Amino acid sequence: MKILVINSGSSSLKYQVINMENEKILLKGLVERIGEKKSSIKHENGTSKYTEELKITNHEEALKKVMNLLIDPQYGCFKSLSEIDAIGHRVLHCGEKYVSSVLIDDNVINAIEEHAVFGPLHNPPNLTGILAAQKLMPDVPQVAVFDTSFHQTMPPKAFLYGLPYEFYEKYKIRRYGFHGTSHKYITIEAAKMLGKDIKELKLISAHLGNGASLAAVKGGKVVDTSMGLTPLEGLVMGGRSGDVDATVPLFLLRQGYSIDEVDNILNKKSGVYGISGISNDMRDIEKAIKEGHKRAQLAFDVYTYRIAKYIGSYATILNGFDALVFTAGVGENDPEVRKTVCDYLGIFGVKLDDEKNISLNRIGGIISSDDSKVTVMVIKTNEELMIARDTKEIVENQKK
Ligand SMILES: Nc1ncnc2c1ncn2[C@@H]1O[C@H](COP(=O)(O)OP(=O)(O)O)[C@@H](O)[C@H]1O
Ligand SMILES: CC(=O)OP(=O)(O)O
Ligand SMILES: [Mg+2]
Repeated sequence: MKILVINSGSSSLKYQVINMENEKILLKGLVERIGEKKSSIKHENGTSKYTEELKITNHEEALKKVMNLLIDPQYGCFKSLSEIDAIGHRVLHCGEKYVSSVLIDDNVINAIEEHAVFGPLHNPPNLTGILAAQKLMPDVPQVAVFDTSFHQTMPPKAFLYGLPYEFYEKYKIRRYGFHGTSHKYITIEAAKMLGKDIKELKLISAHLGNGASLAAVKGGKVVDTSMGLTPLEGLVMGGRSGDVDATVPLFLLRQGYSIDEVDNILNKKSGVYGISGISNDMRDIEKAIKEGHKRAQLAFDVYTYRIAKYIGSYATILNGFDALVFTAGVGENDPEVRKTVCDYLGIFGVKLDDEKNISLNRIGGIISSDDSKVTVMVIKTNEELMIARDTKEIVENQKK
């Protein structure tokens, strides 16, 4: 079975084709800056690489371009699009309406639309990707894989807010958690790397990308995670504030900012970008720190301190932990962030091997010293593979 995985972000479209017989990637690519003046495509199929800068107005146009590449004699992996057996889409969430992966039909589409208010940066582009794929490949089964599913095991004491209970009953306002496919992949791979049964393992998974979240996982089940009703809660992120006193947006509204302005401030103009005033990208922040930029240093300090604070609280609710795993853009590529976070965690017996922290950067592996009580690891995440596995299962069950 050959599966096309689509991850539509607000301005990007990531895709992979995976051969599920051996879980090998046949091709992958990324369309960036969709809707801006100059978009770009980066594509590779194992033998040839293709890059192009051009203007791509919307996700449908992007997907059309991708479809052409999929059947290109040099860059593709198919003779015809009819060789695609199924499409798996990353979908942020549908609240409590869909809690596990599902074959996409009109009900699912309506639910994704309905829940856009709780996933303003993600649900609309997810939907655009689905509609574009349906239009271009109407006969191929399409599956939605939700960022929330892996967090469904959280108990009510972890997922309820301290708000009047009726808001949970009426609006399903609760904590959902995101990056679930990544945290799940990390859990499976960490157990493999440690040679341990997942059921025996207590771990903290740190997905530090542009969006960032932590998950506390006990025996393969999430007991808590840092994102909430939307991916705004928790850690300080590239452009998102993470936890703030709920009075802050109220205050800004009373100051005369519009609802959309406040939304934009919290979701895009805050976090590392907001504090530093220069960039949401950790590479730029660390470069600026070396040049003596004080607010870049401040952004780095707030970012890493918040991660350590959350890990401390998760260590408590897990009653100790065996492993800490760093993943995603920052987690996989940034020794400085890992070191600074781990330096806070001495109380739990975390001891980093500074040499391995650097030599295994990007590659992945165990980066703690042999006498560390907690095994610290870097693992490259693979959300696409998790999406493809679920898609395969749903489509196969459908045929039975
Ligand atoms: N070499 C690097 N060093 C430090 N940070 C990096 C590096 N490469 C990427 N990043 C960080 O990773 C982020 C992107 O992470 P990624 O997981 O791809 O996020 P997303 O899926 O949200 O686009 C960038 O914004 C940047 O902060
Ligand atoms: C849920 C979320 O924040 O996703 P991303 O990091 O891809 O923006
Ligand atoms: Mg991501």
